[in-house]
Amino acid sequence: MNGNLTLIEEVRKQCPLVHQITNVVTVNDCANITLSCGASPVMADAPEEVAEMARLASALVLNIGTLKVEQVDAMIQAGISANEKGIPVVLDPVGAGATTLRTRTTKKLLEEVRIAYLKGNAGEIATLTGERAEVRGVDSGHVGIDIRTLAINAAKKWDLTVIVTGEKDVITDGAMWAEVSNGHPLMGAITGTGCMCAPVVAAFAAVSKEPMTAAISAVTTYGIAAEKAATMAKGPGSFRQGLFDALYSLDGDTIKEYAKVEWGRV
Ligand SMILES: Nc1ncnc2c1ncn2[C@@H]1O[C@H](COP(=O)(O)OP(=O)(O)OP(=O)(O)O)[C@@H](O)[C@H]1O
Ligand SMILES: Cc1ncsc1CCO
Ligand SMILES: [Mg+2]
Repeated sequence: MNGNLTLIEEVRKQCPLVHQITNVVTVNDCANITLSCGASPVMADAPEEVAEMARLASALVLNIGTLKVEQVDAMIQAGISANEKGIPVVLDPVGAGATTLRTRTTKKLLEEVRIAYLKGNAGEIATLTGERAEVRGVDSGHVGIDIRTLAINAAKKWDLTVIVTGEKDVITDGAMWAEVSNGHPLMGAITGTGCMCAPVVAAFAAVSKEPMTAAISAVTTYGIAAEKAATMAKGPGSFRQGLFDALYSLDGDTIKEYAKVEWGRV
């Protein structure tokens, strides 16, 4: 981990292509947040083309938010293709724990695809590690374990980098942990702020060889953009619009000034 919080500048230089198989609720917001951070989105989920598309990309996002059984095969094909090319795969297990299909599919994806980043809310991640947890649709409820411990357990279990989102975002690869306190409560007032975090992580991961650095930099940048958007917002609608504007114009010096990151060794 090199502690570089300004990877967005590298994203803007390289403009990595981020292939996303995602849900129908937030697909447009996910495409636009990818553009706002300087990367290029492509949404493609037909089983006939996903492997080919992943080969063109620099990162892949798999989001099970509005999962259909046919999508599972497409996600696995895209994931295997991404693995063969050596590009990072980010998995967002939306609603894992709420239904058997979602929990089972997430576990299958973790088994059959080499996932680099698992990003979810506390309820989703806790369900997957076998902790007692509440998941209400796509929202996290009560979780009976300390979130840092939960994230570390998940990182060790699947040997990947975990991002547990919430008021504080916890990031760990099982050896180092970081907690990012940037962000704003208005993020909970619109749908998809969790979904949008995944393509931002993917874009940053595409331009960095260090998973912890990429995840911390992405989550911090995204959280600061939300803080900036909140200062101008009249409510959820203008906040959502402002989030794209704020991320688009955020510069490295502002990120360094506003970052609230604590970290340590496990
Ligand atoms: N109270 C809060 N204060 C600051 N940031 C928050 C707060 N709640 C959520 N966030 C931020 O909002 C984003 C989404 O986190 P959350 O845990 O709500 O995801 P989620 O449940 O997957 O959301 P969704 O399903 O709507 O996509 C993260 O970047 C997180 O840091
Ligand atoms: C509300 C909702 N339902 C399925 S996916 C999604 C977007 C937030 O996760
Ligand atoms: Mg989510």
